[in-house]
Amino acid sequence: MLAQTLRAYSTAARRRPFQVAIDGPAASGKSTTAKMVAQRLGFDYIDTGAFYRCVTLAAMSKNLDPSDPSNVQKISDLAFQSRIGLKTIFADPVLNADKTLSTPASLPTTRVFLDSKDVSLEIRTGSISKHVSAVAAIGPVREAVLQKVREIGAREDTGDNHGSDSSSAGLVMDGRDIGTVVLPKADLKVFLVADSRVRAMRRLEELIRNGADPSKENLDLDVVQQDLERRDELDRTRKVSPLRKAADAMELDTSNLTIEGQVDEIVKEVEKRRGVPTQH
Ligand SMILES: Nc1ncnc2c1ncn2[C@@H]1O[C@H](COP(=O)(O)OP(=O)(O)O)[C@@H](O)[C@H]1O
Ligand SMILES: Nc1ccn([C@@H]2O[C@H](COP(=O)(O)OP(=O)(O)O)[C@@H](O)[C@H]2O)c(=O)n1
Repeated sequence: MLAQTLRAYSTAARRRPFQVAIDGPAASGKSTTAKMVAQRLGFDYIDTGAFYRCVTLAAMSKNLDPSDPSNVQKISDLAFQSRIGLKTIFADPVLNADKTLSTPASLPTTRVFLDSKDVSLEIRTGSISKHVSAVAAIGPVREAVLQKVREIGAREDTGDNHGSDSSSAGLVMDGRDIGTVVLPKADLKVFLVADSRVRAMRRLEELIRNGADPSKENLDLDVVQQDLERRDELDRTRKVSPLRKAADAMELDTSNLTIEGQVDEIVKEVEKRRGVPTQH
């Protein structure tokens, strides 16, 4: 009996942080949802798409066209050499009048660094979006990103980015192959989808919010929708780690949901699986 109890305690002590894997097509709401879920639960957050976007920026800065097979080796080398860092700034909990704490509604922001330079906005521009799927289809580039993401993930296991020294209770990671390749044993896998016109409208609004000028750039709803659909097709049909829903993933269509609504669904599911109700 005592041995059994001790074994149960030591298993609990060794339990790794709760892992949430979020995958889905472009602009389905992955990163917004993932960040908010992480903020609500006090988990860490890793945006894997940012890594592929950084490698694409590094390649474009050296005029390496990813569709030219003679550049594959150079782009792969760049992927291994580039130092990529993420910093997510979570808002502090709100202190209510009755002295209870609730989670702020504001969206956390993620800064992305490529070789120490803040490239957070640069990696979201149209020219990077246009080439990123070709870069992400290169096998060694995926190996390099996987290595970096796993290193960061292992670090997050021993110290969170919510401003305390204690280790974080969990990790939310989003991308295309998180549930299938990166975290195949994730405790919760979510596959987000949304109508492609809705996704295009949301992405266009986001680009304008970030300073894009549709009257100067070739940017309208049809152009954005075509870009998302073209990228999804490339991501779904590539040989290495294609975009697909893991067999054990829960699918969530965000077309008619609010951001709060989709976050609530996932937080509820995490609480159910952890058996630990969290504060709201
Ligand atoms: N349910 C929703 N309602 C309205 N806008 C949303 C919703 N979910 C996400 N968005 C917005 O859609 C855009 C794309 O979302 P994002 O999280 O960047 O998607 P992804 O990471 O899948 O590319 C963002 O501007 C985000 O704020
Ligand atoms: N885990 C991942 C994440 C992104 N990617 C690639 O990186 C691209 C950009 O990802 P992203 O998440 O930043 O893109 P959006 O959905 O935000 O537009 C995707 O279109 C994929 O080609 C991938 O292949 N695997």
